[in-house]
Amino acid sequence: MLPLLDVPTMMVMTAAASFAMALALLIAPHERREGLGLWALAMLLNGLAFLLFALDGQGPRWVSNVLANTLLAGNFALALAAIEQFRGRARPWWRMALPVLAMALLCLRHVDDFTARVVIVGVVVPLQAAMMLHALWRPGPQLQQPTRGMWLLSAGLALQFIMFGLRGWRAGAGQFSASHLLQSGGLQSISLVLAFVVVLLSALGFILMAKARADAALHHLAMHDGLTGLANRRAVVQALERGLAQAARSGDGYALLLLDIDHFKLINDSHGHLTGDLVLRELAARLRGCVRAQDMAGRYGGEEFMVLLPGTSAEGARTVAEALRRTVQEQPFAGERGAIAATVSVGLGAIEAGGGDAPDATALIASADRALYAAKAGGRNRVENDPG
Ligand SMILES: Nc1nc2c(ncn2[C@@H]2O[C@H](COP(=O)(O)OP(=O)(O)OP(=O)(O)O)[C@@H](O)[C@H]2O)c(=O)[nH]1
Repeated sequence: MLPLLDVPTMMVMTAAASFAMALALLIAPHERREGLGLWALAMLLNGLAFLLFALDGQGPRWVSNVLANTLLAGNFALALAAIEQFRGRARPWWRMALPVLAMALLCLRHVDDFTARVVIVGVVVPLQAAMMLHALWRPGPQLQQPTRGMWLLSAGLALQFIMFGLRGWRAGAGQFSASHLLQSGGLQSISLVLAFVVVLLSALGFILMAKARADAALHHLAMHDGLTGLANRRAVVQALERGLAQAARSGDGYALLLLDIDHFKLINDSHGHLTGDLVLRELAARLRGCVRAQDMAGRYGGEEFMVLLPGTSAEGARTVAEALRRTVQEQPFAGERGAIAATVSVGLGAIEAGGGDAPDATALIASADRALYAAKAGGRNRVENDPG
């Protein structure tokens, strides 16, 4: 037999772990805190529930027999609400409240029958664990790529399902070893060790989920331009480096466009900076719409954009560049005080398929930049190659 602590001590330890986790959830410094507050509240209820369980026999019966079990169910209802909030969904309160109400009424009805209460808890709590697992993994817009946090939380919920379910099943079959709440030994002691583990696994899993989301949001911020939503200079140059390394391995061609709005300063000066921003945003949307899925458009600088065209020859890139140039020339931008005519100049840099060692990113950008300079010098609103 494992040298387990007595049941009241383990209950107090589970309560202490719940309070510690509530604190950890409250102070976890994440950018995106959806669900963390609700989960902290859930841990608080769980801690209170286990403290009341540990006080069994020392106060009125309804405190440890009814109130504590209701707090336990309330904890899982709040945890479900936290998962729904994390997933960005509305919380169907009645579905969360129903198990809590059922727990309160059924425990009240069986206030003197320990075995009946173990069966009730063994039905309601696994049901709540299943609802949480469903809410966590159900397909939907905010379903993350599975993260370690999601697996950890799922492990905690699965353990909760099995442990409470097993207790209820054994009690229903008349095979539960304990005859009152604080009796140590057998399944009663083992389930308290597992309850302690469930608290830690679930709360840490949820904290890790929130951290993964905050990390992803920060990564997105670090790699995207705030005004246009396109990849920023760092991201587009990194993608270019990866693309050139891939082209060197496969022997495919690779092309790069540098696209600059002509006389953009004039647009800013005559229509205002905010309208200039509108033009940049609209041009970004057009670039996104014009390129293939494997291509990438990014904002390289103020009014300068970069388009990466993997597997594309100089001739193919010129066709894309001409199409982009034409859409700008032919469709004026919508300003607040009427249409704004604009044009773009495009510099083209390319490596041909099977061209041996590919130039590095800096060299290809320099080549496209010389081409852009030539386009500007040649009168703007045109596409040019590197004059060499
Ligand atoms: N509205 C707005 N303007 C910007 C932004 N970033 C840079 N600019 C402006 O872009 C203009 C760039 O001006 P220039 O470098 O002289 O280039 P240009 O007027 O387009 O002239 P050419 O490129 O030679 O045709 C400047 O007025 C910048 O203030 C931005 O985020 N928003």
